[in-house]
Amino acid sequence: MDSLVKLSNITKEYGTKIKTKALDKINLEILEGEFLSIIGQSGSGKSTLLNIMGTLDRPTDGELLFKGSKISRLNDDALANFRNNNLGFVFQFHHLLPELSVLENVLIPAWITFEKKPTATIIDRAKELIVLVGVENRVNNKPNELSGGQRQRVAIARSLLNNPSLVLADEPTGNLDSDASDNIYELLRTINKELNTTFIIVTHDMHIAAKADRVIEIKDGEIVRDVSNRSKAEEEAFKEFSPKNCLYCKSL
Ligand SMILES: Nc1ncnc2c1ncn2[C@@H]1O[C@H](COP(=O)(O)OP(=O)(O)OP(=O)(O)O)[C@@H](O)[C@H]1O
Repeated sequence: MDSLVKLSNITKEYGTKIKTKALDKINLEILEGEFLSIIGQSGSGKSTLLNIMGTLDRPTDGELLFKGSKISRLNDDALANFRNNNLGFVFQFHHLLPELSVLENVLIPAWITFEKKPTATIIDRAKELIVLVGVENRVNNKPNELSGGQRQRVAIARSLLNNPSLVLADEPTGNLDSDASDNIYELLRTINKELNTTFIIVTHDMHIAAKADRVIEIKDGEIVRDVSNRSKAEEEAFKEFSPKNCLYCKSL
């Protein structure tokens, strides 16, 4: 598999007088088609890492590469353009617009990208995605007429509209009960396999995290574990991610 995202010595400090080092020289390579989860206790740097990989925030130091091209020094307009063409985002609180229907919410990235009425082709794509995520019987409903799981499905469909190669998800199941969480996980997995979309998921849910191909654990802004679940041998190592052995879980 080819390299999709590469971080070289990424450091992030917040503040001017009182500085907080949220990330400390992170080196990480993510391959096309990977399904990766990031775990770590509160304040460890997970969201900061996700935001930097999603170009929503800039590193203080280090280099971010996407498909081999340096992107951390692009200006704001070029970065916005890059995001619209390559990335999708899913958040814990789906951020659907309450006055818009399911279909209109899924079409939001088209308005942002083209700044004009979506074409028939794009509307067809939105409808296909709505079928893919399983809310086709709610296409004209408003978000407040949907369950939490259905809203998250709509947010996932929206994240896929521009056919991103990478979707970054911050606690995508954080607001859902365990059945709905499992269903959302299965949906993300299906998209990963069928569309070869790469997923990076920040989660506190060990049950979800442990099902990923690869689990990264962050502590105090550093990667303290990077376990891949691809080979048999690695599967054994992966079993370490039980609540009993997980570094992060021990602190719970
Ligand atoms: N805008 C900010 N200004 C100053 N410090 C910040 C800012 N955002 C995050 N931090 C600090 O950076 C560190 C990492 O925060 P981050 O939000 O990345 O952690 P997290 O692992 O995602 O936490 P949680 O699981 O609670 O969401 C924390 O010490 C946090 O207080």
